[in-house]
Amino acid sequence: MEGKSIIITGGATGLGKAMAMEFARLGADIVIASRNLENLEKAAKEISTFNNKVIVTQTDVRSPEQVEKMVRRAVEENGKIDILVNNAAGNFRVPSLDMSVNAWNSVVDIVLHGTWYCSQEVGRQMVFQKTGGNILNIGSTHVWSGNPGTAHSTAAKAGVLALTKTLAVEWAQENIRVNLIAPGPIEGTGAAEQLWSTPELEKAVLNRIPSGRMGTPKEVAYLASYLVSDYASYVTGSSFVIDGAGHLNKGGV
Ligand SMILES: CCCCC/C=C/C(=O)SCCNC(=O)CCNC(=O)[C@H](O)C(C)(C)COP(=O)(O)OP(=O)(O)OC[C@H]1O[C@@H](n2cnc3c(N)ncnc32)[C@H](O)[C@@H]1OP(=O)(O)O
Ligand SMILES: NC(=O)C1=CN([C@@H]2O[C@H](COP(=O)(O)OP(=O)(O)OC[C@H]3O[C@@H](n4cnc5c(N)ncnc54)[C@H](OP(=O)(O)O)[C@@H]3O)[C@@H](O)[C@H]2O)C=CC1
Repeated sequence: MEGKSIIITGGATGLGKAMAMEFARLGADIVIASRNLENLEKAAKEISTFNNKVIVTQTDVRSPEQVEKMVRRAVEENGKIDILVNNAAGNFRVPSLDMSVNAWNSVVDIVLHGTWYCSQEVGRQMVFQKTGGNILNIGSTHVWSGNPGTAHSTAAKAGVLALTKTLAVEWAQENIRVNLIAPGPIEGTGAAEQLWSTPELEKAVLNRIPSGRMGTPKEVAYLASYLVSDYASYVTGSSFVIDGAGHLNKGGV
């Protein structure tokens, strides 16, 4: 990945940071973008231990203006954008009958609209560069299994899956690949804090995973590294589940 310029939204924490660390280890220049500046600066220090360039840009992906600024900054600093990882997300458990309009909108705005704003802005830049490029979206196995209590996130992630396939077809002629990783439960992440914060919930989640454990952020980062690399040069429009067979565990007698 030497010489590659990569933007990772939500890159200061959890899976985003794990991907940023792995891409940096492989030689890439990294731009991480999210809202909390303190988290961004702390993460940048860790990511820059690989002697690569790390830029932070305080960005709310719900704002098309801020997304445009983020892309401009990445181009000013690195001269181009090769790879975008749409990882930023929000989620919390709330019964559908109790969910406020604002609660629904806040998650759909981050997950679906944010992914769209970033993809369109970066897609335009990649076409302008005439270099092609790579977009990797982070989805969720809940798109197939459903998940009571997170209707906003599950519906938004389904939209991201449909967007992945659509943009892959539309932009293939521009040599832009668009793929999606759908993780199951991954330990030590923001999802863990939001979705299985009690020992009871954690036990229930673990019980549904045939592999008998949750995934690690590094395991997701390794899959992401493959997908954004030239090893995957003929892979586009695809979704990759990484979940210890969790979403399949519905059979048995
Ligand atoms: C197999 C596993 C699959 C896992 C799938 C996906 C997992 C993930 O995406 S995990 C990502 C976890 N990380 C985060 O959520 C970090 C970012 N999250 C946030 O910033 C907040 O949680 C946010 C999503 C609510 C957005 O923050 P902000 O824009 O500041 O929103 P507000 O605090 O103003 O809230 C807006 C709206 O939502 C209501 N609300 C917030 N939290 C809850 C809650 N726990 N329960 C019910 N309602 C909630 C809040 O009350 C506001 O609504 P109104 O009160 O009607 O204004
Ligand atoms: N961990 C897991 O088990 C699973 C995770 N996923 C997906 O993986 C991705 C990472 O999740 P995870 O690492 O668990 O969670 P984190 O909470 O660690 O990561 C979410 C990141 O998104 C950023 N973010 C949230 N809202 C915005 C916004 N409006 N603008 C810009 N950035 C924003 C947050 O930073 P800040 O708040 O500073 O803006 C944070 O860094 C998400 O897409 C999630 O849906 C999917 C399935 C399972």
